[in-house]
Amino acid sequence: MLSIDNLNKRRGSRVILSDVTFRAEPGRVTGFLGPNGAGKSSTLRILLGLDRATSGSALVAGLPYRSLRSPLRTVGSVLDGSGAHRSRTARDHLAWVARSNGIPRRRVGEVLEQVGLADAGRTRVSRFSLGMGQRLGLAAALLGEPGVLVLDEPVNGLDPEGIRWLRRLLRAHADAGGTVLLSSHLMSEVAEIADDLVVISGGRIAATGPLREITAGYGNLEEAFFALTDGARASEGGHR
Ligand SMILES: Nc1ncnc2c1ncn2[C@@H]1O[C@H](COP(=O)(O)OP(=O)(O)OP(=O)(O)O)[C@@H](O)[C@H]1O
Repeated sequence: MLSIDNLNKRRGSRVILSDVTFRAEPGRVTGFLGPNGAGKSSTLRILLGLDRATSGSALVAGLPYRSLRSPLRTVGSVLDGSGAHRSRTARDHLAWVARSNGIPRRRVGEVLEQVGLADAGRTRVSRFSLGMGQRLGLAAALLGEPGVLVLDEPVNGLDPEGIRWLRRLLRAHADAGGTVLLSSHLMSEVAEIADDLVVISGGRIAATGPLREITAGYGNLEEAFFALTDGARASEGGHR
């Protein structure tokens, strides 16, 4: 479970996040949808302890990330690619992550298999395609068998087969009782996979709820999205 409550973030005089509140529940895939610059990555970075909020709270399984005893066993995340050193092999990178988090080494082979990189374990990361890098990032996220997955724009660089594979993996994770939060600016991807939706625009939440409820009354998610985010922009312009 992920709980974000009244999160505010300022950089100097700029408001990046304003009273951001939402939940991502177990057993559900939650899509975090918003245009470029809306504040998705900023929210996820605070949630994962990589940045501090000006005020408010962001909790993973009831605790701030920095207070988690075994972070990688609680939440797996992929932000900005794999984070692996380019001169390392995929296997070395994962072994290093496993060792530094007290995760048994056997998990390395298991996650390489799970993400479809079993044959690329001894390849240097510098030779990986964008999609392979995404798969490696996901492998690291899965190492500690966490209940929660947080993924920033996970379909970037994946081909259609890769997207379908990821969708199935995330669905299986949620069906097994896991929590999945994935950010995207691609409505079609989110519509295909999310059970619940959090729409953000200009650092403010424009809508939260089951995908079906949010799109009710609109032809599709795209129409709902533009109606909701235009509304949020209009209110920033002083209409409220
Ligand atoms: N390190 C930083 N310093 C200054 N401003 C930043 C920094 N990181 C993000 N911002 C600003 O915060 C706002 C929100 O950016 P953020 O990256 O969270 O959006 P996003 O929804 O993830 O967008 P995208 O889909 O483009 O990744 C933007 O206006 C961005 O310019």
